[in-house]
Amino acid sequence: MAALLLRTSRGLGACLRVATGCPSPSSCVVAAWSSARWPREGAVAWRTHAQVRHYSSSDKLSIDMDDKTGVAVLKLSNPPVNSLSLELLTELAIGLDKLEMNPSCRGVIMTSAHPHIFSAGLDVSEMMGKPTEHYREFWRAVQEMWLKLYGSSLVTIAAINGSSPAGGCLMAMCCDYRLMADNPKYSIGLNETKLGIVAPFWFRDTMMGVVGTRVTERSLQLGLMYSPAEAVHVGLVDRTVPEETVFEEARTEMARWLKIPDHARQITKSMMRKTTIDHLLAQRDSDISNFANFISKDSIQKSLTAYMQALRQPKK
Ligand SMILES: CCCCCCCC/C=C\C/C=C/C(=O)SCCNC(=O)CCNC(=O)[C@H](O)C(C)(C)COP(=O)(O)OP(=O)(O)OC[C@H]1O[C@@H](n2cnc3c(N)ncnc32)[C@H](O)[C@@H]1OP(=O)(O)O
Repeated sequence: MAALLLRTSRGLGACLRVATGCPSPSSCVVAAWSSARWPREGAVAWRTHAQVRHYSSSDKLSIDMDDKTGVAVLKLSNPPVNSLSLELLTELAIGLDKLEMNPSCRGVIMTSAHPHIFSAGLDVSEMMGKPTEHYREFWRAVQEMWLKLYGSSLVTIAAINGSSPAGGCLMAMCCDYRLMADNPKYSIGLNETKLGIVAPFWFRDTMMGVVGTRVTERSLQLGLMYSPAEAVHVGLVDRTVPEETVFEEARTEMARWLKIPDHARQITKSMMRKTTIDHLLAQRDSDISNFANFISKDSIQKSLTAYMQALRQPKK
């Protein structure tokens, strides 16, 4: 149990360093991932005789784990638009950590409990009119969620059943595979510049890993939002599927990924993502300070206020 507490309270990077005896975040990610599924003593706490177990105690997030298939379903449930508040981000990080620690869990399907919106991204109200300490705490929670999801050793599949701007797109991009409902009313992309803000380097790097440098440069500068078909065209989404089949298609896709031996896939995933993860781990505190300074500026606060006012106008 002590090991479990250590893991859950310090986050995956730290717990894996403990598990592998590796001193620094930068030198141990591959070793850590290859052994991440080994330590069983703490994970016993999550064993259950029931086939499906409900994990999350939050009403903003449901996580159901099927011990028989090894697949967990994580549903965002924060009406009206699944915006990522401090509370939801914290719940997400904790939930992902629990799944990582569960030896029967091999994959996670991430989706929305509400049709039409996957996630509206970061909750803008968390970034407006608050003290600097709040901005710091909020940004640490954003980082933590990203580290858990992008750094997950599990197979992660995004079943994108609605629009997914900014932080919503980031979460989808952290996954190993993206399916999106083929409804042309939905859109996905990193639109930060349209709010007058700047996607940080780790948002950029996540996108570059998915669509490459050129598409990222254009998408970020212009704050482009893509229709599902356009998103497939630029590689932001792997494929579109009829709206009513998104979830079942995600399950079928998951079965394909689970045919690959975990250890080989995990080490490969780690090799692909290690540099990007290490980059943030090395600069976590300065990234938080940059965010807090940037978002506190009067000009940025004015941009966000104007953006939220425009959003509240009746839609034509
Ligand atoms: C020098 C370098 C320094 C580095 C500094 C780094 C800074 C980086 C900072 C931040 C990165 C930011 C990431 C983000 O994720 S910002 C969030 C971006 N999100 C958006 O732009 C989405 C905006 N929303 C929409 O486009 C739409 O709402 C929709 C498509 C998601 C849904 O449309 P619809 O169903 O028509 O709903 P409404 O528009 O009517 O919205 C309902 C309700 O919800 C409110 N709302 C919507 N989105 C958000 C949000 N992201 N946060 C908070 N609230 C949101 C909306 O205002 C409505 O509210 P109501 O009128 O009071 O009902």
